[in-house]
Amino acid sequence: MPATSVLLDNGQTFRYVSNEPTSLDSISVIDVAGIYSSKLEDRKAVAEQIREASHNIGFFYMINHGIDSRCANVALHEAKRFFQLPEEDKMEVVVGTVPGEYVGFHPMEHYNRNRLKHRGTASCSARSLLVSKTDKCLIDLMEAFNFAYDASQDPEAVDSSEPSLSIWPSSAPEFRTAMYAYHTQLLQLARRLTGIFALALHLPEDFFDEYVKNPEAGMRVVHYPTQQNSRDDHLGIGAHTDVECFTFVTQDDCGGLEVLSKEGSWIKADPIPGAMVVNIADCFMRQTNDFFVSTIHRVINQSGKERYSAPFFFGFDKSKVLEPVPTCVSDGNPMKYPIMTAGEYYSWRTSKNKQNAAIKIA
Ligand SMILES: O=C(O)CCC(=O)C(=O)O
Ligand SMILES: [Fe+2]
Repeated sequence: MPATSVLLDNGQTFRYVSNEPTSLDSISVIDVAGIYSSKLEDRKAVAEQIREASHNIGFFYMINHGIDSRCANVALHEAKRFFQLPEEDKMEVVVGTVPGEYVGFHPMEHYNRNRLKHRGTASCSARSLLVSKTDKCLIDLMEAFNFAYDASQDPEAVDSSEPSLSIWPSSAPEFRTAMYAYHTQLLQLARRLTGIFALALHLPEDFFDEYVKNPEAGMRVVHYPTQQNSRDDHLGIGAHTDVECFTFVTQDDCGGLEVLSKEGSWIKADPIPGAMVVNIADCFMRQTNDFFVSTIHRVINQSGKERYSAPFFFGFDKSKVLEPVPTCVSDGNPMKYPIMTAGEYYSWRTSKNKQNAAIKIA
């Protein structure tokens, strides 16, 4: 197969030589129990492993992260129940209901991230509502529900009366409860890990503390039906990089998450029981002047089962300026990205994402 080249939302182009995933290169499994130690040297020992993984591939698995797996299971179970609701109940909170924001329900086959064109004669599964008969692009085979940080659910909130942007379906109140029960745990872990990332960058542990008091901490749950088309013709979620600093991915046991190595091969990030996947996202790549890599990833669900996942995206306060940290910039290594606030960067990426929508989003 000739090298394939795809343009991403962040402006990068990437190429891959084979579309078949491999398990030959593996993603590190890091035991992070030391992040809870009172000894700085234990925390630094974990930080050095995270430094290595974040620099080399931008993905790692965390074990002994301290999150209750029952909470993760309940969240995935409630996500499944949400996606089983009648379409009109989900459409009550369709994305665009809050203008300019990305929260709410993203219907099935709604985005074509990699602008794949259908190559063969296999039937196009996209809804006729979304594509014309002649324009046979196969749209990402997933539906999702996104929600935002809610200060009232954050035990460390600066101002817990600050309203949240999220919208919730009126017919499933337990969905919101389960989501925030899990989100609150992930938020606490993310703040702790932010200190470890600072150590990983050879900065003082509290270097980013001011950046995460009022964080950008959105979360989503995603449903991927199993796909019938080949992996060359269809994707669950097209190849992309995440926007904020880092992401925690909770996934069920189906598999299907794939990570693009620097050499251009797709590496499987299959589920490991009890482990959570962590990946670096674009803001951290910018702030570290490319020392941390924001790695391209995608999902193709050919498991024969319905796949559910719950990515949690953690980033800096919108008002903070994204500029390279002192240990990642020097005369010999000048800064590579224009300086802007985190909020400006998020808005730019949200608008790009909406341009990939198959139906118009406000
Ligand atoms: O479903 C997954 O495992 C990953 C989803 C993802 O990459 C995303 O929503 O940004
Ligand atoms: Fe992602």
